[in-house]
Amino acid sequence: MNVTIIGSGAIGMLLSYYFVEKGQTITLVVRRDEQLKQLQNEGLQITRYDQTHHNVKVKTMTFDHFMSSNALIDLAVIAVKAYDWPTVDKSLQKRMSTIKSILFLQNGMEHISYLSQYTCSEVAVGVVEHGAKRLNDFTVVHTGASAIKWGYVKYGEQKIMRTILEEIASLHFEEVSNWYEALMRKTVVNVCINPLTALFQVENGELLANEHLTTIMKHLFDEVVEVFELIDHFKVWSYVTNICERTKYNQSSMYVDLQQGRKSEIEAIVGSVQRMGKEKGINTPYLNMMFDAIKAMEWQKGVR
Ligand SMILES: NC(=O)C1=CN([C@@H]2O[C@H](COP(=O)(O)OP(=O)(O)OC[C@H]3O[C@@H](n4cnc5c(N)ncnc54)[C@H](OP(=O)(O)O)[C@@H]3O)[C@@H](O)[C@H]2O)C=CC1
Ligand SMILES: CC(C)(CO)C(=O)C(=O)O
Repeated sequence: MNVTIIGSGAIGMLLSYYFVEKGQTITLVVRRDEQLKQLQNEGLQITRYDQTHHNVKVKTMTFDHFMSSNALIDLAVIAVKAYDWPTVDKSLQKRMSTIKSILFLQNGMEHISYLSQYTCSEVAVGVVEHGAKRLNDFTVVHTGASAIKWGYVKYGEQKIMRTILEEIASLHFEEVSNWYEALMRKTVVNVCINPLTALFQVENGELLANEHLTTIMKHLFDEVVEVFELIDHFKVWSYVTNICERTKYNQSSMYVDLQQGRKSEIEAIVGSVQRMGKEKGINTPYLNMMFDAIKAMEWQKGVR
């Protein structure tokens, strides 16, 4: 099978390693020439959750090179940030006839509106519950081991994606029948964890260790479950705290983005819930405060 992973950050590198470990033929698509050279010279390096270090050779190419090739792809995994997706999407549409299946792994809800444009035979959405940290352009640390829940938005007869993902046992791909519900639940997790950890510059576990942070997290939780009209609050709260616990040593992707002076995914995560709340006439004061606090941090760091 021919798997292409677009986006060589924390999640792209994490996935690449575990796919290569299982003997899959993968191509990792990067944006920058420097990263391409680094990966080719150093190999892809990982510190796994069990603290062992590994170095594997991965086939890499730049996005421009990828766009000019017409090799057939069984599975394309999209591992770029939500805000980079519109740019990638515009180009990728031109390669649609060469892609059999496509899996989206973005946090937040913004990418949902793009899904119906995909004409390939299989389209799926996944939610990553692992924690991963990019140390540099060729090194990733698996900081929290959990699962990747995924579900078909549409599928053909072959179910190529299922066949491929079932093999990658170390990442615990778990197929779900209701991808939208999985995405909503994961968005609850990200609304509760990401902005608070970024604002207070703490690892995920601190949200449960510091009762004042837990209180703020609970207020965010109450607003988002009301907007999503989720009724099984106890179960969803357990899901949030369980991921927080499993990724307790992780710095959330939003914390890392702001630390490194990059744009955050606040619009895709909190912004999408605020918009939905507005449409339903639901007040979301804690979400509004978090949105502006993160935007203020971006502004301070020169991200405009
Ligand atoms: N890290 C984590 O623990 C988790 C992350 N997620 C989600 O997974 C998604 C990916 O996150 P993460 O890996 O952390 O993000 P990163 O910022 O580490 O990686 C994103 C990568 O995409 C690359 N990219 C952007 N545009 C292109 C392009 N046109 N062609 C090729 N590559 C491109 C970026 O390149 P460049 O380096 O040049 O900017 C970057 O390397 C996000 O939606 C995130 O919220 C979900 C759960 C956990
Ligand atoms: C699972 C979690 C909360 C891990 O930190 C995440 O999704 C993120 O950092 O974006």
